[in-house]
Amino acid sequence: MPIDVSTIMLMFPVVSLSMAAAMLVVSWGRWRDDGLAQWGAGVMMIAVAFPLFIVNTLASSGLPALMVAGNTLLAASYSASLVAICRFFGRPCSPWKTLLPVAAAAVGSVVYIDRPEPRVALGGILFAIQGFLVAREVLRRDNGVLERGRLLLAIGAGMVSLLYLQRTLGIVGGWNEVAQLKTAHFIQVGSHAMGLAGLVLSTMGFILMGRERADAEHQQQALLDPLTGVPNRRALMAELERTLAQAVRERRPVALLMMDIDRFKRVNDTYGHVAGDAVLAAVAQCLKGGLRGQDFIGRYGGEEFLALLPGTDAAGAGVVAEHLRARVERLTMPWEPEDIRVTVSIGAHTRVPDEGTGAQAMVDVADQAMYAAKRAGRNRVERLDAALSECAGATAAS
Ligand SMILES: Nc1nc2c(ncn2[C@@H]2O[C@H](COP(=O)(O)OP(=O)(O)OP(=O)(O)O)[C@@H](O)[C@H]2O)c(=O)[nH]1
Repeated sequence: MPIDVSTIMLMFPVVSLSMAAAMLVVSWGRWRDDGLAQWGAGVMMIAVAFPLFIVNTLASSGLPALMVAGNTLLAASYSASLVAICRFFGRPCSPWKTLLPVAAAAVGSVVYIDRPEPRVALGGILFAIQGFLVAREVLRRDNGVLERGRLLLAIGAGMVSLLYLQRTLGIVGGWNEVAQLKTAHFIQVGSHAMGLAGLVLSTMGFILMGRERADAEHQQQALLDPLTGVPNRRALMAELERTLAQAVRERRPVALLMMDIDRFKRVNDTYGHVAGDAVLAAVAQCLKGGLRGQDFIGRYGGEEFLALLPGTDAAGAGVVAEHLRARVERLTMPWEPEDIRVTVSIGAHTRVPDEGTGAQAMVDVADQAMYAAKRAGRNRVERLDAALSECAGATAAS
């Protein structure tokens, strides 16, 4: 089947314009600084560059000025892709990696305007380096995870890089003469098809990266309490299951602190629900700020917070609980007409868990200890440790 190179090249603006339009539709009304605009701009530059190459291919003696413009646009499009990835990951992007290749493509094309071999070889090596930089940037791991979108983008950029590398090596090695670039030689057809596939794959990869990140954010949000910003009960229970499993393996204790704001109804009734909400958020942050990095705290319900302290024995849990109680007691919430102050009652429960220890059962014991603290006068800590909790209903004051 005879294949016309110009026709294949025509596919670039067609595909690029379609993808740029698709990106516009995807991002319409959700203008975020996630690099989509920069990636779309890069795709649009490819859509403009290729018609210039086509006209140059069709002109019998060639139109070098179009090659200068086309090469510069192509280099700018890969720089835009690099900027898009840096934006996406919130990383700084060195101007050396973005502006230098564009300047080199423009200057090199002008300098070699009448010498197609060095011009094509220089362009090829520049674009190969740019494709490599894009692939390298997207593969840089921040979290040790290589999501599918990143992989797809890296494969696409890698294909583009290899395509241009073979073009330069072909000219240097003499198997890919410039005259052949306009013919339907299988190397040309294959390399254009590879370039097109690389463009489609990398753009799909970029869109998929955004989708994967949005999914991860939604999952994260589903585990956070929107009012206080700390994990919700679902996240707490999942974390407790994990903590217990690890503690069973390591034969280490786990302590739970159930903390309930005292007379919170009075806060709502006196200052209003908006003030009540603000107090909840302030207490959550105050409690969180009083814990170590390996501890975990979340909102268990209404005005109740639960802290998980892995590797903490009963005495240690008592110390942490007292520290938290005192922190909240010192907390002042500026409000009109007067500052709001609250206290918390804390129930602590510690045990070295075994296979049969249930997460909910442990929470229930901590809850019982907390109610004991309420009964004993509030703003205090009560401990109900494993040996005691096994004797039904027993409580022990800290
Ligand atoms: N503002 C606000 N109030 C809440 C929220 N969740 C629960 N509450 C209120 O918290 C109050 C809890 O009241 P109670 O269970 O009677 O307990 P309390 O007044 O704290 O008294 P003790 O626990 O016995 O010290 C109720 O008035 C709930 O409406 C919330 O998200 N925002």
